[in-house]
Amino acid sequence: MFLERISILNFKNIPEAELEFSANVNCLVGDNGTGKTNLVDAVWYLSMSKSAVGLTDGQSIRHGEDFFMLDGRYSLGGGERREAVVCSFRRGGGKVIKRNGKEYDRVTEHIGLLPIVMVSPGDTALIHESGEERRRFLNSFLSQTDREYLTAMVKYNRLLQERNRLLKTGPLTGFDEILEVLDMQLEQTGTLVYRKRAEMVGRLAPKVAEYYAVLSSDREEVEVSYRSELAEAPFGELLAASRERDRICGFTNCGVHRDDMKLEIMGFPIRKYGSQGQQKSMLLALKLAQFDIIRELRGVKPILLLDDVFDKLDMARVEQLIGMVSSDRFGQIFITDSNKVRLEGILAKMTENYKLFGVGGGTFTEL
Ligand SMILES: Nc1ncnc2c1ncn2[C@@H]1O[C@H](COP(=O)(O)OP(=O)(O)OP(=O)(O)O)[C@@H](O)[C@H]1O
Repeated sequence: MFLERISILNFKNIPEAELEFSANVNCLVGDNGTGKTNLVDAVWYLSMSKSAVGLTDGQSIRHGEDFFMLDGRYSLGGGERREAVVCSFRRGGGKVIKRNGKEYDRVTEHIGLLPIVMVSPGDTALIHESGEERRRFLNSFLSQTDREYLTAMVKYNRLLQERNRLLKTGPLTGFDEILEVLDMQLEQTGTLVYRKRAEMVGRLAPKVAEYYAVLSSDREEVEVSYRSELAEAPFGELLAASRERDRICGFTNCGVHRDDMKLEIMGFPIRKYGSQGQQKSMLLALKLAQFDIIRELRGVKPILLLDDVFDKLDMARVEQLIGMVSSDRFGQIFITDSNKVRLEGILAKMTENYKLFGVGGGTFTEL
């Protein structure tokens, strides 16, 4: 599966662009702030129906305009099938996503159709920030591979909000009965979310270790594991035991909204003990492992976006990375870099089959 061409109108700093891509490697080179990330974000948006960098739809509209539009044409199954995806957002009018001219009833129905994996500088939050970032990673990952998970997660968040609202409002008629019903539903969906996340991390862990070993030329070992209170006791029991405390606090103190993924290097937290290059290698290993799993589960090679990944990596690690992503295991790749000399050096080692675009002020020129 690959993106043949894209048309963009008013997306962030890109006023208008029409680009045709290689099925293999596409490189974007330009100074800081010219629009390289914005272009890969547009590619991400077409798959995930939202920005990867945490901007709202309204913030993604080019300043001074009142709508943006992204139109992607994809080739699937070795050119046998084509998909046209159009995403648009108008201030006051909302978001519309169309697949082959037909609007989706719900935006979530689109997620998973065009698998995608992105490695970007913002991923350092996965290492440095709270468990929320790692849960967000797992949620986004699982929602591309498992519709049941996505539905359960949406339901869990709704139930949790309802429960917290009830706890905040305090005693009212029927309080215990309502709490009882909410807890039963929360237990069901939370247990499903827990089981699916634990399975996924179990599948991810050996692959991350393998990719990391290649990137570091077997110099270091890393470990990934899933942490959840639900591993210690059934969720129903945890909810019942925490009720009194929840009433006092006015919110829910246990559940999968508190779970985390532990990332370690040589047995120690990578957040504290990993160097910047080691942390970056961990992020790459995580994302490449994610790529492998999506490919295995979905039977297609996801699009791989490598946004500004070479900084902080030594040449040996860059070469290992390039060696891996230029193998047949990977499909269409987008690479951004502000350093043209470095990028050309990397491309020379990687492939002859690439397209190079120069980026300046939100415009793109094939070089
Ligand atoms: N809604 C918007 N309207 C207009 N411009 C925007 C909007 N959102 C972001 N920008 C501009 O886009 C530019 C950032 O582009 P982008 O993140 O793609 O840069 P980049 O080429 O990847 O840079 P770097 O090499 O630093 O990563 C900034 O100048 C920012 O002001």
